[in-house]
Amino acid sequence: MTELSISLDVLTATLRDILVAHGCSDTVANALATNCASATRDGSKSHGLFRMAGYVSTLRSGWVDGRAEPVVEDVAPGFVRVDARNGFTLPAHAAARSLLEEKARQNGIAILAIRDSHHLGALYLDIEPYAQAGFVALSVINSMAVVVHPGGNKPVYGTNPVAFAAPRGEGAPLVFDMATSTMAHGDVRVAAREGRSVPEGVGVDAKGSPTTDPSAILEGGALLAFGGHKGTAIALMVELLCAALVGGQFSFEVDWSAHPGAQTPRTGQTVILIDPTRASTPLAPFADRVELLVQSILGSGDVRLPGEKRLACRRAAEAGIVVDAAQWQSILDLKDRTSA
Ligand SMILES: NC(=O)C1=CN([C@@H]2O[C@H](COP(=O)(O)OP(=O)(O)OC[C@H]3O[C@@H](n4cnc5c(N)ncnc54)[C@H](OP(=O)(O)O)[C@@H]3O)[C@@H](O)[C@H]2O)C=CC1
Ligand SMILES: O=C(O)C1=NCCCC1
Repeated sequence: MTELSISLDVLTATLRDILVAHGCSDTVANALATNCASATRDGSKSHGLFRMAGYVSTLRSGWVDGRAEPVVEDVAPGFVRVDARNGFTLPAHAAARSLLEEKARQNGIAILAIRDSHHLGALYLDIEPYAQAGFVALSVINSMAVVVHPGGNKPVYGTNPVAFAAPRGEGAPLVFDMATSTMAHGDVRVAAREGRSVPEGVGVDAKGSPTTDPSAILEGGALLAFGGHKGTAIALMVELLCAALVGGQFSFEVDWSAHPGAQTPRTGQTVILIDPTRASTPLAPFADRVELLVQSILGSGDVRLPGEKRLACRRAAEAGIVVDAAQWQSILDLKDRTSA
């Protein structure tokens, strides 16, 4: 395999150009390219460069509006709503970011509810900046129905990720980001593309029988939630927070059949921001308590914190982001692609 080393700036600018060539406004292209390039830098196989073809085919299918202008609504002291107007979630979120922070500072807590939006990226990148600014942040998104309820024979949930970030005082915030399915749909697709099987327990085939064949999961089968009924309950909660609460679609309501090539679920996102200085205990400031727990975890054995791998990739990428040359060429080819 031949590899290339590319800087984050070049990577972001190249992706931005491709997205603009396929109809995105500069603002939208910038938000998507930054997320995609940053996830690539941080080592994501399923939500970095791999997603560029999906962005392009979705834009070409007419399913999403790459030039949508989100409408930010200041609805209550602790509540911001955004109508993404069938555009991407990332620019809708960006448009509301400063108002959300202002409200969280004033009230101690604030909620952002984004509806009619499309998110194809890694979620932690949305909330990491909040923790860098001193907030505790939690975010959830629903997607398209690919996960079955235990005992069910038809997918109802999305892979519904949950991301959480907390400031640590010194150093990078503590961040985790996980699909509530046993495996992200993107990782199952990457496994299928590379001809690898997936671990037992990840999914079932079209007959509902357990399988390790990623194609059987993708073609008529389904993913399972992590941890059986417990992870399922979290996937259910994500549906309620992203659809019922914000006025978005449930994952099972996403119907892109009239738009062949569409890959971005049209759903919702919720972000909850907390100013931990308002909740400081008599024991110690929040950051000190986080540090105590972190040190206790790190001292408990041969363990690592969530986010450590991502940060190690990010450090390694300071010298350049290493990409597979063939994959990079396929990304460059997207600029001139004319089919969905
Ligand atoms: N837009 C969308 O609708 C969707 C997006 N996604 C995205 O897919 C991405 C991948 O999700 P997923 O595959 O579930 O993530 P992983 O299962 O790879 O990781 C989940 C979390 O657990 C941490 N972790 C992994 N291994 C360990 C370990 N041994 N010890 C401690 N912590 C560990 C990871 O940190 P680390 O990074 O350091 O490994 C990460 O924070 C996410 O970024 C998510 O946002 C997923 C579903 C839908
Ligand atoms: O990998 C996943 O799972 C998803 N990622 C982007 C949106 C659809 C689901």
